[in-house]
Amino acid sequence: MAVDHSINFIIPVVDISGYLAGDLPRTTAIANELNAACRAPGFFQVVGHDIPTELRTRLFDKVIQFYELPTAKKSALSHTLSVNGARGYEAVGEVTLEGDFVDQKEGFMIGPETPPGRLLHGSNLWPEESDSPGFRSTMEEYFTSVRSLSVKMFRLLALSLGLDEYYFDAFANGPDSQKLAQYPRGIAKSAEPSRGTGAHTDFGAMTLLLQDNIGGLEVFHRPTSTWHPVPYVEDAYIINIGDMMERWTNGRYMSTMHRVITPASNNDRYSVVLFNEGVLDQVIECIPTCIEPGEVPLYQPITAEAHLRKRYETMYGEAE
Ligand SMILES: O=C(O)CCC(=O)C(=O)O
Ligand SMILES: [Fe+2]
Repeated sequence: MAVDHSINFIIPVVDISGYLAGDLPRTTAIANELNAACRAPGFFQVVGHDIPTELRTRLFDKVIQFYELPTAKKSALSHTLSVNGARGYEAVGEVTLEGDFVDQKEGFMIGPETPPGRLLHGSNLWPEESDSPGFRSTMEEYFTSVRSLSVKMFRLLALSLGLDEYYFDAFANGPDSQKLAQYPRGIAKSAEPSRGTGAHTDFGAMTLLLQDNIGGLEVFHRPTSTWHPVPYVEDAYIINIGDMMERWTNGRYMSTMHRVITPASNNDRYSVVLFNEGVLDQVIECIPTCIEPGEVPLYQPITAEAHLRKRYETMYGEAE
């Protein structure tokens, strides 16, 4: 299943500035563009959002600085030391998403501060301020901003499905998690057969991702079984539909397989990813505008918690 550039595979770029400005005709057009993009390929890029360039630049600077810390400092923040096992640092080799391929990346997970006791709940692990000046404050500032963008994207998705604009609000305002990833560079020969992140679909409802311009993220085209690079678009968020939204929409919106190939580059690759995993008690079942009379729902109702538990166990190779 090599990368195939010959098929006319397009990841649409959608400008949402009209929605943010309250322009109703543009909002209808944007909702229609999103509806088409979410059906296939299940990925799109968003420009015209309201996250300032300065914040995104500072974010990447702080992420790069963090990964330059000595290994011992990063290992002291190992996710295995967090209350729920899902916050903090993941070294190369600790995550597997695709069969025998071990992910060739370092990760750092952040979430909301929540009382411990339930899946994914607990506190963050942070480096000492003297080791990573400004890291924590920048991550907290960015996390707040990107979560507010994600609420707006859920409102657009609701409109795109013919639902009330605020249909997903309670879910969208629930706990999300954020991953800072570093993909160590490889050489061309080793890049293709290795995986920065193994092929997978995302666990939550929607994912908002910032990548740099190194490349390596690829999306799977089901009809032809081919992989396609996600081009770098300046200032854009890459957004994709996750498994929960596929279930919610009875398969109308597609949770598409993707992966990251180790960058064959002189530079390491960085990405910052927000996963909307929402409220654990949310029951994910076919929404009313996604079923025709006589049609049978493709999926049984499931709680977000039951769905996520299965996926996280597989990823870390153990029960959390
Ligand atoms: O880092 C990337 O570009 C993609 C990572 C990804 O797909 C994930 O973490 O779910
Ligand atoms: Fe993903």
